[in-house]
Amino acid sequence: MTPPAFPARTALSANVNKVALLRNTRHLGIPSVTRAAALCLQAGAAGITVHPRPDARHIRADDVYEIADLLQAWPGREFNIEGNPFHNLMDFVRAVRPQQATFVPDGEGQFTSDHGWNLAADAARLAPLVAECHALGVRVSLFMDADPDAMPAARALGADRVELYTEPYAAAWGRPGQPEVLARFTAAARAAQDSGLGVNAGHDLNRDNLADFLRAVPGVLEVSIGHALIADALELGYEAAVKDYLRCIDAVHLL
Ligand SMILES: CC(=O)[C@@H](O)[C@H](O)COP(=O)(O)O
Ligand SMILES: NCC(=O)COP(=O)(O)O
Repeated sequence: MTPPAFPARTALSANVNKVALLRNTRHLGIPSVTRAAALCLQAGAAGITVHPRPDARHIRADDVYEIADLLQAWPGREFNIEGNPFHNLMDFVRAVRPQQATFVPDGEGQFTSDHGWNLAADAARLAPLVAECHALGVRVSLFMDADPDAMPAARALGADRVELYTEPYAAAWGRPGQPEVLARFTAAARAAQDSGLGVNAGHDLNRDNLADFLRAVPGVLEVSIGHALIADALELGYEAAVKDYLRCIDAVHLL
């Protein structure tokens, strides 16, 4: 299995969950989730990520379908739908066939995503769902902790990529333990690539910590960023915020 080519530039996928969270606090339809996605794409985002949780606390089914329609006008940009394939994710995959489905082992009422898959427990149940995504032409990424030893099993069940859960890195950033934590992510990424997996990354990445991560972790194909990016957009606007993140990525790749 030839490992995926290292990217000319890490793709930025803008996660618009938090626009939906604000929209849902009134029955006025504003701020528009689809307009946020369009403005992020216009600013240069390589794609859009949503996580339609079963309780619809933020992204709702209509948002998924509207963003899928929006992306028809943006050839080459990707739709990444995240969720638990044992809950509601597969319904969306079947309905809109996104470029990528990210399998996340969240519970239905979970506060936020806070761990990767336990493949010893779940690989047998995940494999047929990965195969179904492939039959629909959808790439599969597994949300994983930075554990090098887990990467062969991720590949063995058919995943195309892993998304490294980066909150532990974000929590360590700027603190004495940062190098040791980053080393674990570097090892996990290399183990994934050696297994033939592409590497994505996400959760709590921001303008401060992104470049250090990309410098230390080789060949990251995609970062999906939402909470901090939307917080920045509240201050700067979507265009300036997205372009700031693209500058962080380019600062690494254009060295
Ligand atoms: C899987 C992950 O880390 C995030 O993409 C997730 O979408 C965060 O969910 P909330 O936006 O609901 O915190
Ligand atoms: N997969 C990570 C994602 O889409 C957004 O995570 P966050 O930036 O909101 O923490």
